[in-house]
Amino acid sequence: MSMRLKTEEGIRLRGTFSVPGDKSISHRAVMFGSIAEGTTSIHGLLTGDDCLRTIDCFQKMGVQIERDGDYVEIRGKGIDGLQEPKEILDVRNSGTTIRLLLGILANAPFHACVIGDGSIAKRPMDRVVQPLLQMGAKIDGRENGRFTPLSIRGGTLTGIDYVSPVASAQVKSAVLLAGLRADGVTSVTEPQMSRDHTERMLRLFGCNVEEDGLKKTIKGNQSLRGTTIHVPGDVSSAAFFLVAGLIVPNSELTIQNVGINPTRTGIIEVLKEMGADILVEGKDDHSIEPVADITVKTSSLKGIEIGGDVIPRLIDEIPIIALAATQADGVTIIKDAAELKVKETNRIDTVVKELSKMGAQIEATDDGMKIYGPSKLRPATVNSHGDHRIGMMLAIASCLAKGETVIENNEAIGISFPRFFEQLKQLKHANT
Ligand SMILES: O=C(O)C1=C[C@@H](OP(=O)(O)O)[C@@H](O)[C@H](O)C1
Ligand SMILES: C=C(OP(=O)(O)O)C(=O)O
Repeated sequence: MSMRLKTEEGIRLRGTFSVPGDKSISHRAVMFGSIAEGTTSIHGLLTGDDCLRTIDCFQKMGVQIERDGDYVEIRGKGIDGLQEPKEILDVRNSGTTIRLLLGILANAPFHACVIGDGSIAKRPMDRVVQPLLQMGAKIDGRENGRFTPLSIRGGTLTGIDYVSPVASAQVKSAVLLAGLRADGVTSVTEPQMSRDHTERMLRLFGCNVEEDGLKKTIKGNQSLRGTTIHVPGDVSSAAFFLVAGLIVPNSELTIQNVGINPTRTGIIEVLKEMGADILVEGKDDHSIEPVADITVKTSSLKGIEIGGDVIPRLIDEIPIIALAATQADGVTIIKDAAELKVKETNRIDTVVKELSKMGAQIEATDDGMKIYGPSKLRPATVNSHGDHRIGMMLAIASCLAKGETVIENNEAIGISFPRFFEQLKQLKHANT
């Protein structure tokens, strides 16, 4: 499918609104509720395709999950209550689903086959499979378990002290989840801090997770108790509108109820450094995840260097940061971001290729990209390549390109933001 987006001279973006629930938190809420004992109620779940795949996988293992819009109720019976799936578990496009699921399946004493779509088939699974094998899980798959399809038989595991070569919340979470029922203690140390939703949420479900800097430790033989979760708005989805409000002339946008967990707010720090007018108004609530209303106004941005420890804290926002950089004065260098090559697409290549079609001055480097701004963008026929974040970034880029931009494969956006185009349309106002 393709989407035609028309941009007239002088449009501006105005409005106060909220974005759908956080994808990382939604996945974990469904997974942890499914292996907990008792009822878990989830308010504000993201109903994008990735999270629906997580629900589907646990339903195929006999877990009773009822959904009414973004409200979900799960009747968990503990990890022992999971049943051997009769069908293949298909995660489609969702890296978080497959990697965390493997950590849970490693504890389940039955056999399961896991597959995904063509994008998942190219993404490395060995980063999770290797530590799980070390713990005693039996996993096999294409190229010795490096890629899907994977087959796993869980069972009795032994805790390990794992030092991960990558800062990845998916790796950290898979190992900690396997450690939940392993004999002894399991630790994961990562080179930089990645998002910590698993650690926070395991505590909410009654588990003990210890932290010593970058080392996270969990004792084995713990069980989870069902709970109630309110999912905050996804800062990774909000990011598209934060940048839109900054780069489209005469705009002002307020996004309410956005999750501002410090392991996710690298985007806000970087945009501020670029000169953005951003107001973050934190809310005094007592949830495990902090929340704020964020207001942006059109700003003059300048090019900066982005690299090091901040990268894992804004990894999914790099495509939209690259767009912001095309409008900034001077050069922006994004480095230390080779992880972008193993996302839904190679996001270094897809960002450079698609933004170049619209007239951006941008080049790929080994571990990121270099963007020369500011440049005037023109309408073009561009392609999401099946990557939701590339599709949304291009839709925001079209707001600067007078005329008609066509986004091919636009349906991918439903993976994390089902009503994205309606939302964007509501914010567009003609200049009067
Ligand atoms: O744990 C998670 O929910 C996620 C972790 C990140 O991936 P990595 O763990 O591969 O860095 C991120 O890119 C992904 O969108 C969601
Ligand atoms: C990388 C992403 O997700 P996942 O790894 O779950 O496919 C993303 O949402 O940008």
